[in-house]
Amino acid sequence: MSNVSNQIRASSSLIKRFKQRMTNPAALVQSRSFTTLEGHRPTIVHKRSLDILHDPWFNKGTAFSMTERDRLDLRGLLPPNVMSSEQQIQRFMADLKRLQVQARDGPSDPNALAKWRILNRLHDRNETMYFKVLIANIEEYAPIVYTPTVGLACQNYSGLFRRPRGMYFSAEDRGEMMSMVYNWPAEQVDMIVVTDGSRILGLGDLGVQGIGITIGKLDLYVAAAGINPQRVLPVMIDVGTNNEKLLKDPLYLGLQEHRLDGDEYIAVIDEFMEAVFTRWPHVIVQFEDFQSKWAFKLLQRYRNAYRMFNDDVQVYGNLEVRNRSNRKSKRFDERHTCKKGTAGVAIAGLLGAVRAQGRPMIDFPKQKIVVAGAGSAGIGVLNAARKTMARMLGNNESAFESAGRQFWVVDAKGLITEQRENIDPQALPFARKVKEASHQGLWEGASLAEVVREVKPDVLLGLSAVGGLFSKEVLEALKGSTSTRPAIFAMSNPTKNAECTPEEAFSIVGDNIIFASGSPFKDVDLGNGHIGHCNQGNNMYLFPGIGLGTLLSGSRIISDGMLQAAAECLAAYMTEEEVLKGIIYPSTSRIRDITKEVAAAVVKEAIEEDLAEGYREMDARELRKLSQEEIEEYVKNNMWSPDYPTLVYKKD
Ligand SMILES: NC(=O)c1ccc[n+]([C@@H]2O[C@H](COP(=O)([O-])OP(=O)(O)OC[C@H]3O[C@@H](n4cnc5c(N)ncnc54)[C@H](O)[C@@H]3O)[C@@H](O)[C@H]2O)c1
Ligand SMILES: O=C(O)C[C@H](O)C(=O)O
Ligand SMILES: [Mg+2]
Repeated sequence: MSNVSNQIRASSSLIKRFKQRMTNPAALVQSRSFTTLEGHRPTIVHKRSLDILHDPWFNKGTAFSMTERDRLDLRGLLPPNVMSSEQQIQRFMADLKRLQVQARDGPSDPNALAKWRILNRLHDRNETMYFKVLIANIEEYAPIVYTPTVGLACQNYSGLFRRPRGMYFSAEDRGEMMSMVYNWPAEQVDMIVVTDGSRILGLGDLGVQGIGITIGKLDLYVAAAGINPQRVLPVMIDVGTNNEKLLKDPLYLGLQEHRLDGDEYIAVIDEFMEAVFTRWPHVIVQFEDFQSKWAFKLLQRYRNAYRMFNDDVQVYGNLEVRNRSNRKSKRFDERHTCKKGTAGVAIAGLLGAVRAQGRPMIDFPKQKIVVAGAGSAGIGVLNAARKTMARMLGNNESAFESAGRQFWVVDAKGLITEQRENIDPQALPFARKVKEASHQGLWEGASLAEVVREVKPDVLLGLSAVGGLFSKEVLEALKGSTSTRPAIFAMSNPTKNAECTPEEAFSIVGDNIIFASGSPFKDVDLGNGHIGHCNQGNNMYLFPGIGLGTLLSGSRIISDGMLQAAAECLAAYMTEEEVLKGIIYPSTSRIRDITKEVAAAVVKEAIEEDLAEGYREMDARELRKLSQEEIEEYVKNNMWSPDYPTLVYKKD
């Protein structure tokens, strides 16, 4: 991809075209004399890369041809599908006209997408101001730049796309990624969020349009964790899409071919990982919204070699929980009398629900839990919850065995039992024994309502991506719960995929429940001055702190212990008083504070595990000397704040 050779190639094709015209008089007549030729004369630019895309005089957006992209160091800075200018106009006009329709099927706020656009434009003009607005109004605007509106933005991305943000690596860039990565203008990148667009929130395969979620996640990295916005990089790996609608859409911005699979797919992801870690050896890569088919495999492939983690599988649910018998989080133990660790946002919430019943957390293994959804998130939660229970019961094989009996898993085909044909190996450990099930009046494929009616669970947890799955019938059945305070977790995103709304839950099951959802809902007025609290159980409470803590510790990898320390910190964050009121997660307005604490917990754990190699002037030895308070201070001092710096001009 040498610039010089590209320039030579480009000018030789121009000369060729000129010669053709001179030797072909017909072409000369057709070409409206020399004006067309004039049109072929190149415009000299003294800019390259993003500077061109940000210059309205020269920018052609998605219409830059592939050769031009190479010549001007633009490769990877635009979605891969090259558009004609007619297509660009068509896309713009379609978007303009779609505005009202989009608003109708969007989240509850009819102006959400309009707000997204206004904020997006500010983001493009002035990042400092953008983040100042976001941080000061995080409760109001997190639902716009992040879940749920970001889902709607992804669905409409082809229309909303204006100025590119982040990098695009496509299946057609194989063999080029190592050089493409140098097209990114920042010398240092701390945080990458990458997706292949295969499972965006609960919206399915959105192909290249999934880039929106990586931008939304990084907005929280900056706003909540104070990662410097100049050092974040959203990445889309476009390996095609299996979304038939997008494959046929002439205005789609991504590769219009079916997804790569097998070794070919892995080769693309491998090449991407090698490229980014070659240019930025200390970068942290968060994998986001990969379909479960690949999420687990890629995690296993990279986690011991690179600083990476998977937000949906690990942060939300599944952790290989280590034995913490001689290294317990003091704060966690002091507050909760629980001598064992926890894992993930879901587990923090599940333990909160036990506390909210006025019971000690050690009673967690007695909870009967019905989980709807056995995908990457559902299986992640099940594994983590089972291990947490097993450790509370003595951490031996029989404890693990009996913990397994506390779960009933229902997927698209109903209750999973050992009778299930072609059972997913990840779900197999949670399949109910047929005999046991029939004693309970249940069978393979029993419906969710039937399962809830027979099991009378303490907790009903949804990670199905099916909006309204907790129907009136299911919620009525939950009224028979044997718990003093049943808990409903409607965790699927975005809003319209929530398994039920808090209004439905409180009005059908009763005032005395615990309610949490993945996307934000308003609290419910129960009358008589009582509030039905709606908790937002979302991985946003952990991933920013995990990233910041990893960065500041300089840990080589992201260990289970570091993830677990983060989760413990979240579980310990809520006071007894809050929990008894039914508040099991902090409000978004406290996200910068909880993130700081989570990051400090991660740094501390990395030091204890001897993984910390230090960050800038704070080397490993210095880090080891820090007290708990000093670690917190160190984290706080390294969080970027949106203040204008004084600028001084200096020639290169
Ligand atoms: N709150 C959070 O922080 C958080 C974190 C991760 C994922 N999620 C959400 O979880 C949802 C699922 O994500 P995933 O990666 O596991 O998806 P997935 O596609 O891998 O899994 C979906 C599962 O739901 C099951 N299902 C489908 N229809 C069903 C039905 N009618 N009844 C019961 N089960 C049904 C499927 O069989 C599958 O097992 C998404 O909406 C995502 O946004 C939320
Ligand atoms: O993105 C979110 O809001 C949470 C989670 O990562 C999801 O995939 O739903
Ligand atoms: Mg996700």
